[in-house]
Amino acid sequence: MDTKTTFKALTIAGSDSGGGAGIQADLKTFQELDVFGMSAITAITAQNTLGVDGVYPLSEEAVIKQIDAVSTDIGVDAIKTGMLFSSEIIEVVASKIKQYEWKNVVIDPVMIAKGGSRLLQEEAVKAIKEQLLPVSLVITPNIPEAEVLTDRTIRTLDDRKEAAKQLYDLGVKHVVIKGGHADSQNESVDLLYDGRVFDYFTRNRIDTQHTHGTGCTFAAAITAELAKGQSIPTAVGIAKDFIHAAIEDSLGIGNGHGPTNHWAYRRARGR
Ligand SMILES: Nc1ncnc2c1ncn2[C@@H]1O[C@H](COP(=O)(O)OP(=O)(O)OP(=O)(O)O)[C@@H](O)[C@H]1O
Ligand SMILES: Cc1ncc(COP(=O)(O)O)c(N)n1
Repeated sequence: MDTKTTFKALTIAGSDSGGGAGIQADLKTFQELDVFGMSAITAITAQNTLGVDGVYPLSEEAVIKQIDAVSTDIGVDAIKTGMLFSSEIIEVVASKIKQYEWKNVVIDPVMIAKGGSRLLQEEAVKAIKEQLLPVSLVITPNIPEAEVLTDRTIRTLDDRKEAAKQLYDLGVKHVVIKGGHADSQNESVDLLYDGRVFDYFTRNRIDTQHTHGTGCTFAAAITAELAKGQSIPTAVGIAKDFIHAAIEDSLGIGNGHGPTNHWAYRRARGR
């Protein structure tokens, strides 16, 4: 019998036909980090670098069947959620996390695509806060998502720290508020809060419009590293290096906000 250890991660998210975000970004990132990737698709989007042209949610039954299929046979070391679209799908995901007693759960609370299309119904924000956060290990909002989840304006780093505390109080064990949308011209700083201390992950800001899928890719890299058994600060540090390389060496694909380069991190390591 083969005794080699294979680490496995499941993404529960939407499909991005353009390949830069969603399920596609997650699976590419898992693969690049040597983790076997699996998916449960919540919605199909018709999307490219110019925007979203259609959103087609799947039924709750379809989501349940996909999650059960992979969990009962293959097994899961870590899961990530992305576009969940509706309160009904969020309820399904929260109940499956409890049923399978998953601990390595990373929530990327995807709400709105760059062009403004809604990827989460407005009324579903409540379900993320009440159902998903209490059963999650890490949440990775960008600044606008953190503002919606905490109902506060975030301008300064102190505002971000207060928002992180507020999210922690909802039951999630670690909060990462990303800095891609912050005002800083020179740096992009991500903040990690574990209920006790704040940690900062800082890299220079890259001047580019090719940032489609950065949030998905970053959260997927954290998930892959957790699947391998890394600590949260180590996983976030590797994810920061992964996304920085992917933005810095982007591919220039499409006529709008292009995708990042998922193989840049591996290539930079000579692999
Ligand atoms: N221009 C940039 N230069 C360097 N790092 C960046 C840049 N933009 C985003 N990042 C990094 O990418 C990751 C994702 O952050 P961001 O805040 O952009 O997430 P997001 O808003 O969910 O993604 P998206 O903008 O694709 O929706 C973070 O680690 C952030 O610091
Ligand atoms: C299916 C899907 N999921 C997520 C995003 C957000 O992407 P980003 O990582 O750029 O916030 C997207 N545009 N499409």
